[in-house]
Amino acid sequence: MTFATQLNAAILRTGSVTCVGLDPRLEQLPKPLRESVSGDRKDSVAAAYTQFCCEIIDAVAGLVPCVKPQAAFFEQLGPAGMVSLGEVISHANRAGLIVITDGKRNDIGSTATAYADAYLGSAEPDRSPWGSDALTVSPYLGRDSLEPFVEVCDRRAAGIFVLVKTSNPGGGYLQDLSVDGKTVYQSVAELVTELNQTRLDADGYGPVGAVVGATYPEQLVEMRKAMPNSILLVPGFGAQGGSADDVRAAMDANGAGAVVNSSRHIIFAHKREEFSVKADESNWQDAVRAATVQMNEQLKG
Ligand SMILES: O=c1ccn([C@@H]2O[C@H](COP(=O)(O)O)[C@@H](O)[C@H]2O)c(=O)[nH]1
Repeated sequence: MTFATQLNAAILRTGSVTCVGLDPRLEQLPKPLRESVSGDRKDSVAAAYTQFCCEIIDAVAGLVPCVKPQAAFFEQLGPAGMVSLGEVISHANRAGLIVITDGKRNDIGSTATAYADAYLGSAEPDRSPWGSDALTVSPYLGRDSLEPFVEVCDRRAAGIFVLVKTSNPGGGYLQDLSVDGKTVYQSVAELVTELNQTRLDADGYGPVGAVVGATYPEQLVEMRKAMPNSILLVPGFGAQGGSADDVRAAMDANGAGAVVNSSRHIIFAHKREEFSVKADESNWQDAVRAATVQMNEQLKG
């Protein structure tokens, strides 16, 4: 089964397009975990991140198809953080969740090959050293920088999500520039569609997905049409202001073909008044679960 087939099957099995973003931040951890950290020792913070993310995974397994660990928050801790990231991905693998590592990697082709091997494939046929099923990648270095990733996707069930129209306010600075009568993001979308053409599964999806932000609903409609063979990864829901109405156009007629990410609004739900937790925040996992169920319902509605 290809990555796209697996992700769409997981969406239909769970009845959810929610992707839970794993973006741990020390100051926002629930009290019991914050208090478990001794000083600001990186290995102690990393242990707290591992426990936090693994408990989130346990809380949402079965409710959602996938999780998206944000590599930056683990990298911030140096080597201990990288070990934590590996443990978190392994835990998600074991829980049956599809893992989209958000690393926004890429480089010249020969180095891109190393990134592709690291995150998506390796000498072993079944799993990459990092254990990710998919990786976010930058298109800035051009077509030859994307090809090594796509080649790994041809060999095993892996996928990539190319940054097309990002959710941040300043994304348009480069992405909206017009060159030869079309914007940069429209050109990237054309490249994404072209790369998928010879690689479609029975549902018409290829391994090359696209990141399109919930914060640009008009462009999301446009990009859904421009990339009919791509699973869309839609960040910007919740904390960045994107709503269920904003992302409705991302999904196909079967309610699949896209996943909508929310990180802070789910993983730090113990801080949201609507999900009241005990004063000692010991039941923070209940808030995570409630926020996930709420997002599922909003996206179905
Ligand atoms: O265009 C993009 C691409 C990636 N992201 C990442 O998604 C999450 C969003 O977190 P929230 O807390 O739900 O805002 C985060 O990891 C970003 O790095 C994005 O927001 N926009």
